[in-house]
Order: sequence, then C-alpha cells, then structure tokens
Amino acid sequence: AKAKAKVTGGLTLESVRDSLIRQEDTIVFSLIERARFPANALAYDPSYFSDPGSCGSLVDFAGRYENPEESPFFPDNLPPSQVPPHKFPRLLHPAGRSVNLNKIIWDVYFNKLLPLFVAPGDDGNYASTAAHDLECLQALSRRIHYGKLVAEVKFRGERKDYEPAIRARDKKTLMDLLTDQKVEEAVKRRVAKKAMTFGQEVKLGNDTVGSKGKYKVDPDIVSRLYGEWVIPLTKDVEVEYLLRRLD
Ligand SMILES: C=C(O[C@@H]1C=C(C(=O)O)C=C[C@H]1O)C(=O)O
Repeated sequence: AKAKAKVTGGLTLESVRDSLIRQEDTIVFSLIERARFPANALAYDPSYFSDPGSCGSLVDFAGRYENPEESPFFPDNLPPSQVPPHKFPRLLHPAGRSVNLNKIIWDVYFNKLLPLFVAPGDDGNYASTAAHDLECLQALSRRIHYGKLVAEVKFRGERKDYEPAIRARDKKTLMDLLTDQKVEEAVKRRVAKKAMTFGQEVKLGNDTVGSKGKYKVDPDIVSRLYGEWVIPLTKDVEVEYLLRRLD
C-alpha cells in the first residue's frame, strides 16, 4: 500500500502517524512503570479480593470507574463524562466509531504481554500493580483504536481501491491494502530504541560501569509486543472500521 501523505480534511497520514509515534513514549513509559513491580498474581485473583456487593478482581473493579474516555473497557458502567468531547471521533464515519477491541486487548495484556515484561514473584503491592496495569491498558487501547483514524485517512486517500474490497467483505485484500511493511519495521526498531533510551540508568560523572545492557524493560520484548500484538491489533481495528465504512 502506498504511504502518501494526502490531505484529507486537514488530516494526513503523516499527522496520524506522528501521533502514533508520540503515543509510543506513553506506552514505553507505562511498561517501565509496571515493570517496577513483580507479577503479583493475587491482584488478579477474584477470590482474594472478594468484597460483598462487588465481583471481579482488583483490576476488574478499578477498571469499572477509572474508565478511559476513548474506548471503555466496561461500556455498560460508564460514569458521565466530565469533559467536553474530544474532536477526534467527529472525523470518523459514524458506523465505524463503535469498533472496540478492548475485550481482546484486556485478555492479550494479562495473558501474553504482562508475563513477558514483569519479573515473577509477589511483593504485596496490589493496588499500585492494578493502577499501572490500567495505565498500560489505556495507553495500548488508545494506540490500537487509533487505527480507526488511520483507516479513515487511508480510505479517503484511496477510495477507489478500498470500496470494492469493502463491498466484497474481503478482509484479506483490505489487510494487504492497509499494510505498510516498511513503516511497521521502523515502528518496531524505534520502540526498541525508546525502551533503551527511556529505560537506561542515568548516571552522573564517568561512572558508566555496570549500566550496559541493563534496562528497566527489555527493548527486545517491547519490540516483540509491538510486532506480535500491538501492530496486528491496530490493523484489525483498521479492517473492522473499513468494513463499516460504507454503512
Ligand atoms: C498504522 C498504520 O497501518 C499499519 C499498521 C502499522 C502500525 O500499527 O504501526 C504500521 C503500518 C501499517 O502496516 C500505518 O500505516 O501507519
């Protein structure tokens, strides 16, 4: 697929990608913050945090009122918004706005990602652990659902190519059209570099001994999280959005 920065209602593929690049900082920092704590499996154990009148584990409970504005993890229990709506959703096609992969993101985060970047063990710090998990989840969710905006820009720029594939419900062709392998490779390399930069021990003077190769979160793991889950899920959001684009 072409990666031309066509102007579409003031939006360009370039400006959307700039936002994704900036969001990498938030994601890498949130992973670093969570990695300060070990696995703390009890934080996710519903029987350990049984509270009469509530159900679910600490993260389920916390997630119920610490809702992200963008794509809620618990859409049925949303408190009223305290802030005026962000202008981002108005750029989207109405039928595609509701695409929400948070159930999958939630499962992938706890079952696949988390075990890769936290140490095993338990330090009892369950409330902080759950709070940092939610920060990671919200940052990841925002990034992945940004795929809607990416898809909208691509659709407007290459409508002739996308329309037949959307009408044919042809996910494979849509996936091929929206995929840009070179950009994906650059993303994976850049997040690894950010993990090295943000996650290094910063020392004063010329005391550099022992800091080499020791990062707060493993750069290769961060790259892998992106390559295996974050990017594929972003593309799933793009495809789901496009399938609704002509509704
Ligand atoms: C988000 C985009 O669409 C796809 C997904 C990418 C990603 O998740 O980083 C990168 C390139 C594309 O394959 C994009 O083109 O920028």
